[in-house]
Amino acid sequence: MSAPAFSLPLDQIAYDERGLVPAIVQDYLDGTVLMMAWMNRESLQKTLETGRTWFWSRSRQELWPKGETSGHVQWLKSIRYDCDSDALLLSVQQVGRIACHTGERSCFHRHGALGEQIEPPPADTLSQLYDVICQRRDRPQPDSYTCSLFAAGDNKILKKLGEETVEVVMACKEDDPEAIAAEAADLFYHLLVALAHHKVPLHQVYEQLQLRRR
Ligand SMILES: N=c1c2ncn([C@@H]3O[C@H](COP(=O)(O)OP(=O)(O)OP(=O)(O)O)[C@@H](O)[C@H]3O)c2ncn1[C@@H]1O[C@H](COP(=O)(O)O)[C@@H](O)[C@H]1O
Repeated sequence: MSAPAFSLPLDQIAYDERGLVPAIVQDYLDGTVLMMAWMNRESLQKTLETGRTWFWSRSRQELWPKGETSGHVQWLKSIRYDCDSDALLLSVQQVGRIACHTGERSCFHRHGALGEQIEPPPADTLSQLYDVICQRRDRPQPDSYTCSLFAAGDNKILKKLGEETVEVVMACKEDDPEAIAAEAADLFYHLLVALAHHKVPLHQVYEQLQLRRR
């Protein structure tokens, strides 16, 4: 893969006294915060030149290309710096979709949440809902409507999907924005249940949409 051209004023970045700047890495499709690591001028330059992420290891005191041993390379989609130039935000395509050395998609996975929070890492609303729906599929619990759908099986799930589609159509025919939004939310939810039931990652749908972007 040839590296796309990226430019960044390397000398305008406010590196700290160690010559480092924190880099937050985000999935380019659903916004999941994958990891945070450190960059210096050289690793930033290599990232810009090669189009894949390079960081500075504070423990080994050396440059490291992400995915060197695991194969989970991060291809750079965009890079920006904040208002005072002392933090970087990288948007990447994560190969293999595992960013954390623990085997999780994100270093900020839910087991790392403070307190009792079980929310998945920040991502867009549909991705968060899809994540919860998959948890219900994999760990059934009483009083969950979602679990009752999975328990009832494909016919029930598809029947609901059809019904919700018709309800969106009817709300559109009535030209009622509030009803359209509410019915669309029901439709999104039931579509995500169908995707989860058929083990289709939402990310795969996002990839299809991305391929079609003009
Ligand atoms: N986003 C939704 C969501 N949207 C719609 N629905 C349910 O979808 C159903 C819509 O179908 P209908 O309007 O036909 O209502 P219904 O008559 O109760 O449905 P049926 O008995 O005919 O199946 C309602 O029961 C809604 O509560 C949802 N149920 C759950 N969620 C989310 O899913 C996650 C898991 O929730 P639990 O299912 O409670 O575990 C949570 O994040 C919830 O917020």
